[in-house]
Amino acid sequence: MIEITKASLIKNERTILSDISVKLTESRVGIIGHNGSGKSSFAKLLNGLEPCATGQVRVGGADISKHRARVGFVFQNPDNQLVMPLVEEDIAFGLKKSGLSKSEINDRSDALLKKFGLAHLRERLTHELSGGEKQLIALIGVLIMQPEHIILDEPTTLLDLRNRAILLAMLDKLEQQLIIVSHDLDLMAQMDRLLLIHEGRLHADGDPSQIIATYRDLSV
Ligand SMILES: Nc1ncnc2c1ncn2[C@@H]1O[C@H](COP(=O)(O)OP(=O)(O)OP(=O)(O)O)[C@@H](O)[C@H]1O
Repeated sequence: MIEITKASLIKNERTILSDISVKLTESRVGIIGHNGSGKSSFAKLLNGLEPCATGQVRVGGADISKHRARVGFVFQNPDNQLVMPLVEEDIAFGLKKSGLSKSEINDRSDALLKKFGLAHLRERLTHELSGGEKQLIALIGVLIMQPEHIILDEPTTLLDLRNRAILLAMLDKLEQQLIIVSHDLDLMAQMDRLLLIHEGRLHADGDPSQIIATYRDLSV
C-alpha cells in the first residue's frame, strides 16, 4: 500500500500540491484533473522523484526515500527514460547494479519481451523506434525491475489505437498495483478508484463514474 499523509510540494517557492492525505489500496487507481492541476507532480511524489515539503509518503509502512525501487515510474515522454543505444541494453540498464548475471538479465528480458509480443524490437536502436514503440519498451524497462507498484504518467498519449490496445493488454496482464495519470477518460473509467486533483488539492476521490461526472462539472 502507498500511503500519503498531509503531503505538500513546493517548487521554486510555488506551492504545487497542498495537504494531500490518501491511502492507495486498490489494484488500479487513476488520477485525473485539468492541465497544470498537479497530477504529474503528485505521481512523482508517490515514488520519491519529488520530495514532500511537508508530510510523508510511505510504501508498505516505510518512508518512500528508502524504498524507491518498489515503485516503478513510466514517464509521459519515453525519451526521458530510454538511455541506451540498443533496446536490449536499455531494458537491461536498470539491473546492471543488481548483482544478477548477464545471462539472468538476458533471460528476464527475453521472457518479458516474449510475454508482451515485443521480441522483434530487441535488437533495434532505441532512437529509431516510433513514439509508441518507445513507450512500450520504457514499460518493459520498468517491469524488469519487478516493482510492486507502477506509476504511469499519461501512458496512452503518444499511442495510436493499435498500440493503445497493446499497452492496455500489457497492463491487464500485470499483477502489480497500477497508478495511472491520464486524460484518457475511457481508460480512467476502467479503474477501481479515481482521484481528482484540482488546483493542487485532492478535490474528489472514489468511484470512477462519480469522479468523472465531478470532473466534467468542473470543466464547464
Ligand atoms: N519546477 C517548477 N517550478 C514552478 N512551477 C512548476 C514547476 N514544475 C511544475 N510546475 C507547475 O506545477 C503545476 C502542476 O504541474 P504538473 O505537471 O504536475 O501538472 P499536470 O496536472 O500533470 O498537468 P498536465 O495535464 O498538463 O500534464 C503547473 O502549474 C506547473 O506549471
